[in-house]
Amino acid sequence: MVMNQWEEFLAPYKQAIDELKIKLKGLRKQYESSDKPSPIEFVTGRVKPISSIIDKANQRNIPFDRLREEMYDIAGLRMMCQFVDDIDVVVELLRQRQDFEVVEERNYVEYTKESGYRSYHVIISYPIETLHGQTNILAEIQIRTLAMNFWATIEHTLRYKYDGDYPPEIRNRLERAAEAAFLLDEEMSEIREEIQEAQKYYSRQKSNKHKHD
Ligand SMILES: Nc1nc2c(ncn2[C@@H]2O[C@H](COP(=O)(O)OP(=O)(O)OP(=O)(O)O)[C@@H](O)[C@H]2O)c(=O)[nH]1
Ligand SMILES: Nc1ncnc2c1ncn2[C@@H]1O[C@H](COP(=O)(O)OP(=O)(O)OP(=O)(O)O)[C@@H](O)[C@H]1O
Repeated sequence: MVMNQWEEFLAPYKQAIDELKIKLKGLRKQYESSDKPSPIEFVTGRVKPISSIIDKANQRNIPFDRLREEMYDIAGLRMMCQFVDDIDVVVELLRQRQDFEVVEERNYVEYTKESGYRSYHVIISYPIETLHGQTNILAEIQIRTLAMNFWATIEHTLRYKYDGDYPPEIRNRLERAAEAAFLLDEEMSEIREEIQEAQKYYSRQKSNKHKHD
C-alpha cells in the first residue's frame, strides 16, 4: 500500500478512536457529576502505527485485504481503573451499550498470561458513518488497574529492547514486579472503602471551596 492508501484505510479507525475517546471519557464525567465513585480513572486511545501493522501482518500471515477482518487492534483503547473490582463494572457498562457490539472477551485478569500480563480485553464491532455509508470496524478495549498498567507499560518497553528474549536477571525481576503489582492491587482492594471515603471528602471540600471563591 502506498501512503495515501494507508491514509484512506486508517481514516475510519482514526474517526472511531476520536469518537470512542469522547464517549468513554464521558462515562467518567457522568460519574463525577453523580455522587458515585467512578470505576474509570482515565482513558487513552491510539491508532496502531503503520510499521506495527505491517510487522504484525507479516508475522501472522495476514494479507492486506484481510486486515479489517483479522487485525482487531488497529483501533485500541485503554480504560484504567483504581481497583480490580472496577474492571467488572466497566466491562458490564461496555456490554450494555447500544452504540457498539461486544464480539469477544479475553479475561487475562483471572487467567494471567505466562509473561505476567494481566488485563481484561473486550473486542467490539463499532459502526462508523462515512460518505460512502456505514461500515463496521473492530476495536480492542483493554481494561486494567493502574498497577496492571504500570507493569504492562514497563514490560512493553523492555520487550522492544530485548525483542521478547529477556536475560534471566531481567525475566526474574519482571516476574517479581508482576507479583508486586498483584499484591498492590490486593492491598488497595482491602482499603478500598477507606480510600473512597477520603476521595469523597476531598471532592466535597474542593467543591465547597469553589463555591466560596
Ligand atoms: N506489555 C504486555 N502487553 C501485552 C502482553 N500480552 C498482550 N498484551 C497486550 O494485549 C494486546 C493483545 O494481546 P492478546 O489478546 O494476547 O492478542 P494476541 O493477538 O494473541 O497477541 P498479540 O500479538 O500480543 O496482539 C497486545 O497487542 C498488547 O497490547 C504482554 O505480555 N505484555
Ligand atoms: N488497546 C490499546 N489502547 C491504547 N494504547 C495501546 C493499545 N494497544 C497498544 N497500545 C499502545 O500503542 C503503542 C503502539 O503499540 P503497538 O500496536 O505497536 O504495540 P502492541 O500492542 O504490543 O502490538 P503487537 O500486538 O503488534 O505486538 C504502544 O505504546 C502500546 O502500549
